[in-house]
Order: sequence, then C-alpha cells, then structure tokens
Amino acid sequence: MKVIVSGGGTGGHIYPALALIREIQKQETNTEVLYIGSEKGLESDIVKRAGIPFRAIEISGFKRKLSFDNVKTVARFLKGVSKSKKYIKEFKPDVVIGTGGYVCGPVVYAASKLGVPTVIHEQNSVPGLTNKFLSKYVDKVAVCFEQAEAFFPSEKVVMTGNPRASEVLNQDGVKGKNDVGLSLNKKSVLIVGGSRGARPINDALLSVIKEAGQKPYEFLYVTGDVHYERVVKQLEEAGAQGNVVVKPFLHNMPEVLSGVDLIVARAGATTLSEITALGLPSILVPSPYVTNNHQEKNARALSDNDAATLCLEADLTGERLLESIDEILLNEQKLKDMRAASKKLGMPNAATVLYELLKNLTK
Ligand SMILES: CC(=O)N[C@H]1[C@@H](OP(=O)(O)OP(=O)(O)OC[C@H]2O[C@@H](n3ccc(=O)[nH]c3=O)[C@H](O)[C@@H]2O)O[C@H](CO)[C@@H](O)[C@@H]1O
Repeated sequence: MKVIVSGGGTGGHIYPALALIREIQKQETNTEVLYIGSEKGLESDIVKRAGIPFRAIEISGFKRKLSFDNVKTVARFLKGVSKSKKYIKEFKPDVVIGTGGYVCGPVVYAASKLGVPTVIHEQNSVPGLTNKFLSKYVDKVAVCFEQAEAFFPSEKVVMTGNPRASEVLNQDGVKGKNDVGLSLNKKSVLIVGGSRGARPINDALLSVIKEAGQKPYEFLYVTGDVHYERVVKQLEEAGAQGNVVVKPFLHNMPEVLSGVDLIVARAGATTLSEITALGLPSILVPSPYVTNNHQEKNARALSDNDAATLCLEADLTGERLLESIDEILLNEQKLKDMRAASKKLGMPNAATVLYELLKNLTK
C-alpha cells in the first residue's frame, strides 16, 4: 500500500499516525509511506526520529475572533493545498489519511480534490475544527468515541478506536523502567502533562516535593520539554529527592506505561486509549483550555466507570495530588479494581480495524 499520512501539532495527533504506519508495515511487506506535517509542530522531530520520510507545508490555525490573521491563514491554506497537490501527484498514494491538527486540512482536502481515497481519524469525543471541515470531503471518518459520531455524516462514520492502543501492548515494562532509571522493586507513578507538558501539574508536584521524597513509591516526573529547565532548577533548590526521576519528554512511552503502576495525566484522547488498552489506573486532570472542554468529557468516560480518579484543575493542589496517589498505590484492592475497570474500556485491536478500513478503500 502507498499511503500519505498527515497529522500534527501535538503528540495526540502524531502517535496514532505512527502506530497506523507500523500496523500497515506489519500487514504488508510492500508499504511506502510519506508523512506530510509542519516544521513547527512536534511531528518534525518525532516523525523524523521514527525514520519515516517527511515533507513539510506551512500552516496556521484560525482565530475564533475576526482578525487579519485569518486572511493570512486562508492564504497559507491555499498555498498548502497547492504544495500538497504537488506532493500527492509525485507520490501517487493509494489512500491519504489525516489524524487531526491544522496541518492535515490542506493535505486531505487536496487529496480529495485529486480523487484519491481519503480518511480522517478523530481521537476525541468532540471533534476539532479541521476534522469537521474535512468530513464533508473525505470518504470515511474513523472515530474512537460514540459521542463523536453525531458530528459527522452518518454514512461515513466507522468506529475504529485509536491505533496507539494496539501499539502499547506487549511491551517490555522492565526495560522501560530500567531505561528511565526507576527501581524494579518499588511501585511507581508517572506524572505527565500531555505531549507538551502542563504547568499546573508540574507546579502541584513541585509544591509538595519534600513530602513526595518520603513516600515508599517512586515518581517519574515528565515535565514537557519547555518546562524542564525551570523544574530542574526548582527541584535543586528544594534539595534533590532520591525517589523522583525527572525527564523532559519520553520517547519510549509504550515501554514505560507497561512498567509503571499509576499515571497522573491530562486527559488527551490518545493517552487515554493507551492507558485503557493496558488497564492502567489513572488520576486525570483534564486541560480546561481545549475546544468545548473535550478533555473533561474524555476523562469522565473513565472516572464514571471507576477506572480513573478525576481531579479538575481548579481543585488541583499538591496535597490533593499526593493524597489521591496514596489512596491508589497504597491500597492493593483499589489498584486491582481500577486496573480491571480501565482494561474493560480499552480497544486493543484498533490498529487492525483502521488498517482494514484503509485497505477496503484502496480495493
Ligand atoms: C492541548 C490540546 O489541544 N491537547 C490535545 C492533544 O493533546 P496531546 O498531544 O497532549 O495528546 P494526548 O495526551 O492524547 O497524547 C499524547 C501522546 O504523546 C505521547 N507522549 C507524551 C509525553 C511524553 O513525554 N512522551 C510521549 O510519547 C503519549 O504517550 C501520547 O501518545 O491531542 C489530543 C488527541 O487528539 C486531545 O485529546 C488533546 O485535548
């Protein structure tokens, strides 16, 4: 299969795209892939690191208010469409898939205008602007939440789940723990604020870092690249804590997720698909700064089923965070129940289902 994949901005759109590419490569020996993204998004680093051919277009997002920037955005969109058409004509894909983020707008639109079969993958319960716009032009819309179906033309919608759910399975958790420097004989909690990090979560943990140092379990504190230096400086000022491992970003997340006992995270949809596939208990602090507060809806899908503890950002304090971690990590029965509840919500075969959707379109 020859496939063009586009999606970006943040990890939540990129990792599902990479997981799908790996699934296609697993299913078919003759696979050619081109990834179209933006140089400014996280994809330019993550996709190149994965060794996948990458080409860039320039893009920006619409402002919700009336502004001259929107004129520039339209001009960039049109330029992006014409550049995408050039890439598509050169590469001659059998199918083009967009996994969200502004960048896939011109790419998928251009493909549909050239008569190439097209799919978009929506990870969230409430779709973003780009996918809503593209749904008019594409052949199929792959979704992960039933609530998302209502936003798209019903004849195009297919429930696939998120391919990243499949990718995190069967990983070596011991290697994951070893690689980041966690002990094997202690429980551990991973603290991460989505692919770009989250200052409120970082600050909450920093405010109780002395108490955290006395816990019988370990912390893997992933700050997000842009917050790293500040956090490290503050940790040094507070006195280094032996049981806190701090990292800017993890490139081996599937292995680490397989090794830790609990995760404190934002409620990005891709993260949630990973932790439910693995049956990992979580404490979720949804970002309130996203379209239609969709992360809270994502999070409630887990907390309503006892798979997660929900903590709204407005209620987040360091003390509350440590209390919630204690309640789970120091209670074997609670851990076991949450694991089972989380696992029940997982869709581990998502990658294959999405691959088959693409395959059928290319027939
Ligand atoms: C602020 C914003 O708009 N966030 C959106 C974005 O979040 P964001 O990009 O944070 O998305 P998710 O939390 O869903 O996914 C993050 C991805 O990055 C990976 N990861 C993260 C940190 C790290 O150090 N290493 C690593 O590999 C995670 O394992 C996961 O695969 O996309 C999601 C999926 O469309 C949406 O639900 C979120 O609302």
